[in-house]
Amino acid sequence: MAIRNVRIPSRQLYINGEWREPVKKNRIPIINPATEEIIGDIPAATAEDVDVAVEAARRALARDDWGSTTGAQRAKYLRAIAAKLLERKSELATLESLDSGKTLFESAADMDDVAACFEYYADLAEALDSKRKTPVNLHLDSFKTYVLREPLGVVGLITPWNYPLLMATWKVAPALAAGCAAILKPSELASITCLELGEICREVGLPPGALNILTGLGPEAGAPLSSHPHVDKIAFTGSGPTGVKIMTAAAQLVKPVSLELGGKSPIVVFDDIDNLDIAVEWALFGCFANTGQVCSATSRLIIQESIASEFLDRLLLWTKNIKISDPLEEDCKLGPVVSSGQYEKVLKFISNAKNEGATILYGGKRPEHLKKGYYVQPIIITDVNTSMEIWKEEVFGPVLCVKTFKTEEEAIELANDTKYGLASAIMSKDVERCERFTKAFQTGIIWINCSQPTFHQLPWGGKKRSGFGRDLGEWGLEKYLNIKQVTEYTSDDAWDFYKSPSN
Ligand SMILES: NC(=O)C1=CN([C@@H]2O[C@H](COP(=O)(O)OP(=O)(O)OC[C@H]3O[C@@H](n4cnc5c(N)ncnc54)[C@H](O)[C@@H]3O)[C@@H](O)[C@H]2O)C=CC1
Ligand SMILES: C[N+](C)(C)CCCC(=O)O
Ligand code: NA
Repeated sequence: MAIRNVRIPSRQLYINGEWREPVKKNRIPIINPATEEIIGDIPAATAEDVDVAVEAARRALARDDWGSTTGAQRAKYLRAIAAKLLERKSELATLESLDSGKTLFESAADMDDVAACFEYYADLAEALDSKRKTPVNLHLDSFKTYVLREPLGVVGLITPWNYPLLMATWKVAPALAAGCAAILKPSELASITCLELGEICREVGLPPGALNILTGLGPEAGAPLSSHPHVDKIAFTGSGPTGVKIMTAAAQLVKPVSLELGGKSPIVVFDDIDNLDIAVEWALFGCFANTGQVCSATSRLIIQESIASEFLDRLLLWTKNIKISDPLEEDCKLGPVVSSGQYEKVLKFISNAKNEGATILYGGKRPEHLKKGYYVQPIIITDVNTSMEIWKEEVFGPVLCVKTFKTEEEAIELANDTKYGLASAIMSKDVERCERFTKAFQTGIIWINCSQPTFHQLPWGGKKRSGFGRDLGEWGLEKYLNIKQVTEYTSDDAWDFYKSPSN
């Protein structure tokens, strides 16, 4: 349930375990996308604050209370954070909806996922203690060797607005589990819940500097983090162009990066499915959940010609039935997009598609009952060809484009006809066909007979222009570890490479 009249906390930057005013004292308004009203503000960090936060993080790593912790000790902090998050779940979910426009149902589900993700990495932090030092047997008498897994160092985590606290958690939880000191830079479009994570860390007594949270603009706060000489790694989720900037900045220092850059994912539907409505619902959910602002959204429907007409008829009925409203309203299934900029961007995609000759089968207008807010009806676009912008580019809005196919070969060619490589979905009851597609899809995530279900035990990330590196699962932890080999010479004999001068 939404908390009515929830108070929007007024916070500063979270640095070294304390709230700290930004050096330049600037603030950024918080806008509720459902009403277009300013509902508060967040601090705007700049390069000066980044310096202070990086210094605090480095000191945390050098101090025993963070730098010498065992995984089991860190697990206690992670579990305490999860417990506090759940205590404040309704409030945090309401804040997330007010800030980002996502439906309250989805925000509440996100908060459960956030807490579960902290719990999951608490378990992995504990398990890390037994894997911290792994002997490697060379079957040699003269050498003893082992491999150490150590925290990588100070890590910069730059995250987007579509799942504000969840995307931050996918990086913060494993970074802390690994024993890194982290600096989180959430999106300026939705930072409220990430700042509350700072308050929770303060309350549970997370050692100062282990996690620092710098809100602010990308070029002012994110860029100095990416190019900072004392930040050892950047993990990023967001747009392609920003990913390129981050990788370019990091490259100057040979700083490792992981990039999760969205996509234009296909959902391929075959005529052998048992139940049309079940497939229709997955197609809908795959593209319109979170108002289509999902990096893995299956926004290209590739449907077998023989069932296309009936499928589209039902898709239309289901789409018209979606409740569009203020995200805090009961049963809302589609809220506004996050910002005026995103709203304009979505509308431009639709008008470009029309100009290029595509057909708007349904939607794309402001719903009549909503006079204010960044609302747009979900859109279904047909008569699409593969050279159109709407086929090629990520919209990040509730926009589904449709193409038909006759043969399996055609379907796979259409599915892979994209520069992106994050996710793919196939709907078919033919097990062998599903296996063929699993192999042929050029993506990091495959959904069979569904689209979007995500479990934190499994690796999340893409290939091609969707980026590289993986969040979640054990892979999401590994990326915050330094692998150190240790080789010890255990023989008393001389090495005997050079001739000894005493002989
Ligand atoms: N793949 C995904 O998960 C996401 C994709 N997008 C796409 O990106 C488009 C633009 O949205 P934005 O919010 O502008 O995304 P963005 O990629 O610019 O923002 C993501 C994060 O990067 C930061 N950032 C921006 N410029 C930076 C820089 N030069 N150096 C370091 N950090 C920087 C932002 O402040 C934010 O925290 C959207 O319309 C959407 O199509 C947006 C958010 C998430
Ligand atoms: C899978 N889901 C929808 C819970 C999260 C997707 C994360 C993203 O958009 O990057
Ligand atoms: Na906002």
